[in-house]
Amino acid sequence: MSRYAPEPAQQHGAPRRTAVLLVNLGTPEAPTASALRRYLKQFLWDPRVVEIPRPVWWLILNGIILNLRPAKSAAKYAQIWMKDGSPLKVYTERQAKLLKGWLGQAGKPELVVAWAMRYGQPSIGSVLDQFKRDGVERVLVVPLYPQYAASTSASVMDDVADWMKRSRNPPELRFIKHFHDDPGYIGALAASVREHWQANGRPDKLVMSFHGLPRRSLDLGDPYYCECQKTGRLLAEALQLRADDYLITFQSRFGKAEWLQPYTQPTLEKVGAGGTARVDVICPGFVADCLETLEEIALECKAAFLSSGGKEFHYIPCLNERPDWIAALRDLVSTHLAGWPASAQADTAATERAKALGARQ
Ligand SMILES: C=CC1=C(C)c2cc3[nH]c(cc4nc(cc5[nH]c(cc1n2)c(C)c5CCC(=O)O)C(CCC(=O)O)=C4C)c(C)c3C=C
Ligand SMILES: [Fe+2]
Ligand SMILES: [Fe+2]
Repeated sequence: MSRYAPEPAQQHGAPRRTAVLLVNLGTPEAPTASALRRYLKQFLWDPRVVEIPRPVWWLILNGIILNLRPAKSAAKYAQIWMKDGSPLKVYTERQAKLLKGWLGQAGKPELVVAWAMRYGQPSIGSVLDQFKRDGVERVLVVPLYPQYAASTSASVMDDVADWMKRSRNPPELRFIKHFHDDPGYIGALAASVREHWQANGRPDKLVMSFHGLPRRSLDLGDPYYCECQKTGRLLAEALQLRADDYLITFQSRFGKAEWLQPYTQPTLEKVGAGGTARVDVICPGFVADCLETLEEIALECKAAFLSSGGKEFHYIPCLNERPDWIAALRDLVSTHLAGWPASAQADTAATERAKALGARQ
């Protein structure tokens, strides 16, 4: 059998559709050890995520990590699980729905907005298959990671490329590689901080915590660290902060190797012990709240800061469904869609194929 799937027939005169595909990391289907095991197995076997030689990593992953971590992680997910599921999935789905509305899709049947997860469901491949059935000819892929990293953004590119390789008649394709310095994104972050301060007063320090990566990624030329620094600087400028008003830190260290520094939790413990009474923590690298923000920062890091001597800890939520963020996303998407000319391919293919098939019957 051919590795290339047959093309679904397209109707002559059907709209030539463009699709926007929002992609986030993925999350378990349930806060249970078995769901976590499935999720972690797929996630941690991705060579973009863990760059250890495969045979060695297979033994560590299957012999140790997948036996110990699922139950521990499931207990953490259980603390933050929402009525409609995992926060990452709930917010990503809502963002896609809101973006659809903000792009004025109601009057434009040719524009499709959908979402997918790199790991778990709905998979990128299943959504691209659906696009095919719906007559989509152009796809703009938007990994929801403001800062590019090979382990996240390029992994989305890999998955889309794998699907393209199997396609007989692939769509045109664009990616938004990063938006770490986009004025709309920075403006929405700054507005969220200002609103928090208007309601709660100001902290002694604002801590901007980004997801970590192995330090080796920086040495090998991954721009992630530098993009985090730039986001942090632009946010500080937008808030008119002085250098000692804020800190940029990295969270979620995994394994024994050195990761990007300074680490979030030890930094919070140090400033708490050093007499800083109040910190506010924001996680600008996550556009949707998830385990890493709601559990690791808002619960674990809070407890660590308070027990080291700190007095007050505020977590500032991710952009989630904020209208200024959805507007920023709409502008970003519109800019990347602009100047993408419609092709005549669908009509030609539909007409000629119908004629050819008709002639054979
Ligand atoms: C093994 C290494 C990991 C790398 C490298 C990594 C990079 C990375 N991750 C995110 C965003 C998220 N990570 C999330 C969860 C999560 N991350 C890792 C490991 C690595 N991440 C694990 C094992 C987990 C699962 C939870 C756990 O068991 O601790 C999430 C949250 C998912 C959710 O369901 O809520 C996000 C989002 C980025 C941006 C990044 C590199 C820059
Ligand atoms: Fe992660
Ligand atoms: Fe974590």
